[in-house]
Amino acid sequence: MKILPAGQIRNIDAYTIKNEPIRSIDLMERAAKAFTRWFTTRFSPKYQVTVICGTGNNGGDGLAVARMLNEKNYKVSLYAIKKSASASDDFKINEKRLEGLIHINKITSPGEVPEFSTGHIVIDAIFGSGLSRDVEGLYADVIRAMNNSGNTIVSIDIASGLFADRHTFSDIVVKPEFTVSFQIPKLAFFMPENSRYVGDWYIVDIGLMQEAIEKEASDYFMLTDGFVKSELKKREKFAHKGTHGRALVMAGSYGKMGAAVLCAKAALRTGVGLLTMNIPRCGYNIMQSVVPEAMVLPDEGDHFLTSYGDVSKFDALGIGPGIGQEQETVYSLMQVVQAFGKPLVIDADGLNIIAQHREILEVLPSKTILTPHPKEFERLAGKWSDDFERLEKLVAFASENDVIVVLKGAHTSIALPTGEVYFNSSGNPGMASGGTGDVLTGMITSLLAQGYLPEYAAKVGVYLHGVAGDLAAEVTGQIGMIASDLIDFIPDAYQNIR
Ligand SMILES: NC(=O)C1=CN([C@@H]2O[C@H](COP(=O)(O)OP(=O)(O)OC[C@H]3O[C@@H](n4cnc5c(N)ncnc54)[C@H](OP(=O)(O)O)[C@@H]3O)[C@@H](O)[C@H]2O)[C@@H](O)CC1
Ligand SMILES: Nc1ncnc2c1ncn2[C@@H]1O[C@H](COP(=O)(O)OP(=O)(O)O)[C@@H](O)[C@H]1O
Ligand SMILES: [K+]
Repeated sequence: MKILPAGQIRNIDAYTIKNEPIRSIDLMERAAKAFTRWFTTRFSPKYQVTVICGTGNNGGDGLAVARMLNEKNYKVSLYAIKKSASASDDFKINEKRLEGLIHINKITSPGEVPEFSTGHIVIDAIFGSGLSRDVEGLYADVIRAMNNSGNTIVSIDIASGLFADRHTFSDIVVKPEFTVSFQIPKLAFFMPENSRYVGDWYIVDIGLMQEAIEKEASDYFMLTDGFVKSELKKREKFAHKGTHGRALVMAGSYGKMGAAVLCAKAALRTGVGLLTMNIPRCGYNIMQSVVPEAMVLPDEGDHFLTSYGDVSKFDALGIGPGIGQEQETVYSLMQVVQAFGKPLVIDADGLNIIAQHREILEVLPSKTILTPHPKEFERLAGKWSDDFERLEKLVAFASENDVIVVLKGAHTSIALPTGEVYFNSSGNPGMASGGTGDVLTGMITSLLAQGYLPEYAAKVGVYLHGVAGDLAAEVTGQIGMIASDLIDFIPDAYQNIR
């Protein structure tokens, strides 16, 4: 699914209005209906609803929603902030449609800012994607009062005061519990810095024309079920273990063999044909007894990796979880990436080693997959001042180094050397605990071994990992969930997507 800036969404609106054709007021009606449908399935008419409108089209949506909720027997109080005489045409039409139905309370001065009694659901329809400058004055007074009221807020399209496509410097922004957005996700939703200005967000379909969406170019996408499903490889009837790839994972050190074990189990559950674990000697008994399906290639070093063997017979290589940064390990990593010569997966200490020895970046095979969490990415690419700048750095790093960067987090973002970025939509905060990153490395390595091209191994791996986390959380809850639970749910994740 494409993520588009407000300007391009406006083009799609205009195209739909012209070519469907549909009058813009009817498109607004359709948007308001889609919002109302979402709202009525979540909140019953026992709730009192307060709708706060601006006078642009977002405000027009708010008026239409107020009318629809009134028809469905919700008790609705309605306010419009009217600082100037100007209002959009569709706002004015909706104003007329409300005559005799609900009174519109005008807010024209600070004294008219409502009190917001508790227990209301507040619908935020002040500004949408047309926000053009920081919020101040009367609008700021209303937004502060809304945020301080303690009521549940639902924003229409996007929280008022939040810029859809760039960093928002001001903190005068509505803090909704839910954002219900029209058809196309906004880039702002994927930025951790905006978490309190987005809440849980949902996309509702308002029937914008597909051909119009296709015409608009974008480098940003959201990974969805449909996309991943279409990329999953099927098992052939006459398949054998050799058909599904040979993977080598170099992982673990004394005190960090758990990382190697998690990575191994995840690679196997993701379907690799044959798995070999290259680990320091201290891990030999652990690996053989805990993961009997994996073959073990013990290193000469007792406590950490000191060398590497013949890598030519492997289809995929994953390196990094728990390896530490001893000098011999650094040297082995430098050598093995060149000896392997094909795209591989590098994680954790493998990335920290690269940050310390940047010359390795020069010799990485094209489309190697790097899987940093934000701290590891900072070591590689330097600091950023906000999340939009972080995204710029991500895109630049991937294209300058011809690598695929999987920047992990709540909406893991996968940057390709082409400049495209795919934001993940699966997963939950229960996954923020030690070891889940090792699981991801095992999964992506496994997919590479099974013949997925690096770009698809990254996308399918990240999405599947999040689905496994979501399924695990349904059973364990988010708080008690651990990385091993996630591994147990990889088979179900496959079943779920298929
Ligand atoms: N996309 C779709 O498919 C559909 C979109 N629809 C809806 O339309 C919404 C976009 O509507 P929109 O373009 O009229 O802009 P909107 O957000 O209402 O604000 C514009 C007004 O606010 C003003 N203003 C801006 N910033 C300000 C500030 N800081 N402080 C004070 N004023 C400020 C601005 O003034 P100006 O900048 O012109 O001075 C103008 O008057 C979209 O989010 C969705 O809800 C649906 O109805 C149909 C399908
Ligand atoms: N809030 C969150 N929502 C969804 N996924 C998350 C969240 N926090 C972390 N994750 C996922 O959990 C994994 C954590 O990886 P990482 O930080 O490397 O952990 P570790 O090093 O302990 O294995 C990543 O795949 C990340 O995307
Ligand atoms: K809004």
